[in-house]
Amino acid sequence: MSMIADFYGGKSILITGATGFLGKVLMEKLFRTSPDLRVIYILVRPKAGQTLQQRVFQILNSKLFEKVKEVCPNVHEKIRAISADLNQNDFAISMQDMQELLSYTDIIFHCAATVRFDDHLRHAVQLNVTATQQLLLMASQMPNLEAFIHISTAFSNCNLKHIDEVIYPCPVEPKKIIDSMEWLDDAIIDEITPKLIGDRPNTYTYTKALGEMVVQQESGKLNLAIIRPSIVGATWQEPFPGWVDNVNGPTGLIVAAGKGFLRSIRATPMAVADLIPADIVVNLTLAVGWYTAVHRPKSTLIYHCTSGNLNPCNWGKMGIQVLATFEKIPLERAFRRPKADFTTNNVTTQYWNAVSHRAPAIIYDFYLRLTGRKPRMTKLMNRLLRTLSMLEYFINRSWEWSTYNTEMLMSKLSPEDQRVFNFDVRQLNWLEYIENYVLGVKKYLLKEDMAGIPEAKQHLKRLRNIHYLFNTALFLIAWRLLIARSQVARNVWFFIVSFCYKFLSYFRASSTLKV
Ligand SMILES: CCCCCCCCCCCCCCCCCCCCCCCCCCCCCC(=O)SCCNC(=O)CCNC(=O)[C@H](O)C(C)(C)COP(=O)(O)OP(=O)(O)OC[C@H]1O[C@@H](n2cnc3c(N)ncnc32)[C@H](O)[C@@H]1OP(=O)(O)O
Ligand SMILES: NC(=O)C1=CN([C@@H]2O[C@H](COP(=O)(O)OP(=O)(O)OC[C@H]3O[C@@H](n4cnc5c(N)ncnc54)[C@H](OP(=O)(O)O)[C@@H]3O)[C@@H](O)[C@H]2O)C=CC1
Repeated sequence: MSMIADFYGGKSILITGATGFLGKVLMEKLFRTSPDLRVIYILVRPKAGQTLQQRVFQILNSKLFEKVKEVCPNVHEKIRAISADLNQNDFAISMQDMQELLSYTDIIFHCAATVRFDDHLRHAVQLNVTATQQLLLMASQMPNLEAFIHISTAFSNCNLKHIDEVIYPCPVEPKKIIDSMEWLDDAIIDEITPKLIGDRPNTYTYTKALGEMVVQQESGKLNLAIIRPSIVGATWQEPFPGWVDNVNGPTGLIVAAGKGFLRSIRATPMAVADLIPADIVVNLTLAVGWYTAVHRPKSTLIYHCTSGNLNPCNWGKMGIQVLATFEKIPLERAFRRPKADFTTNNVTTQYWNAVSHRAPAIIYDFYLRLTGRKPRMTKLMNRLLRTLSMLEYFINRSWEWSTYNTEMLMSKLSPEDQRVFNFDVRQLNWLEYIENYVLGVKKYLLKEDMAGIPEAKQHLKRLRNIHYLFNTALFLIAWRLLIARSQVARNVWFFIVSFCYKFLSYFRASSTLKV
């Protein structure tokens, strides 16, 4: 019997960010392992023309929830979507809904955040700091609350090289930042943003660090814990391998490489790729929820959910495995054949960006124009290059995260819980995981049919032939231009031609003699 699964039975659980990548995997696991839970409240906003109900319907009818429907057939009744916008005062939750949440919630998992690296500081503070503060205030009014679990990021202190499971203070108090965002105008915020974020690379990591400070400030009153995952990737095992449904982090680059857009990347092959599968993060999160509620640690514990110190793998090895998988299982309608190299300095990066990214895009757009279609490749390529420049910080450095609390928690679990809520990253085989990740990208994100693989391979062969043809034509044109302009080139050309002629004559003469 799993103690953790048992613990969530009969509970009312509030999840923010349940429509996001991690939130969905969290909900799925909760329903699958504790189908007797009372209710999961999710704070959802209407989005992209969809109502709340349509959004929930879409999630529950997705492939991710197929197993859940077998073990929990009344899952529709156990999920209660509450209209909420975390950017608004009191989250714009109706009085009645608020009353219900305050009266019944037993556990909170706070996953909602803006994960965009380039978000305006005002918006990032609103969601990652102010909303966390407001949720904590709500939590303090919940009489039954047993635990509040805050999802942060291992990169909230990426300005340090070695990071312990502690909260590092930021120079400016979160409350002061929250206040100033209310009266400063956008232009001034833009001006002070680089000074505020200091040696962090973006507003995301900075505001996640402020969010942690806000949580710490409430630690006296509530039973809190913080989880810091590193780069969350597709699922490893549960509910099935390779599930992923957005392009954040490495996933977008896998797509770009498979489609042949991404041909070179400025990355350090030996740098540790601290990837962590989404199901490991979710298993740890649920174990932490149980431990925090049942064992009530005296202080707010922070748990690093990282792979680097227990089972390290580097970007070089991962990149090779991504490309090897695309050899066997290519994506459909690729722009070019998947092939990508690392660059290590500015000059080579600029050179390969021009040759491998910009030039093919310009040529393809020219072809689209000639055939009466709208050019789009240059725009797409510029966006990819912008994305690469934002991710570069994370693929050219290594960090060390201590995992003392995470290992301590692992030792506290029963053998059954260690199996059902497995977060032991040492058991993960990276090559197998990456292969499933790439397959998952093809199947679940791009929704490509495996029956299309032979056609995709044919397409890559055609691209290879076009590539050879193009290179030969380019060489001949360049050579023709050269011999038209240079005496030396002409002499070399005559020498080669006469040499070939003599060789052929000799060969013909000797074969005639033999006869
Ligand atoms: C298994 C891993 C191996 C990876 C191998 C991949 C390539 C294989 C090639 C092999 C050879 C080379 C070896 C390479 C090996 C190194 C590869 C390294 C990749 C790993 C990089 C990961 C680093 C992540 C670090 C995360 C640290 C913090 C983690 C967190 O806590 S939070 C989660 C992370 N958050 C994000 O990832 C959000 C980042 N995104 C943004 O901030 C924004 O989207 C933006 C990048 C600023 C762009 O904003 P825009 O306004 O311009 O537009 P929009 O958001 O609407 O998107 C525009 C188009 O860009 C596409 N897109 C978005 N994100 C990505 C992405 N990560 N990669 C590629 N493309 C992306 C998006 O789809 C849009 O496309 P369109 O619709 O066609 O226009
Ligand atoms: N993905 C990763 O690599 C990592 C993620 N994390 C952390 O994990 C957590 C979850 O990340 P992930 O699932 O990847 O992120 P997603 O971007 O997939 O999900 C974000 C969630 O927050 C919700 N949200 C955003 N703004 C609002 C708002 N104004 N009101 C209500 N809800 C809102 C989104 O709702 P909607 O669907 O309506 O947009 C969505 O459900 C975050 O705290 C993130 O910092 C930490 C480390 C790595």
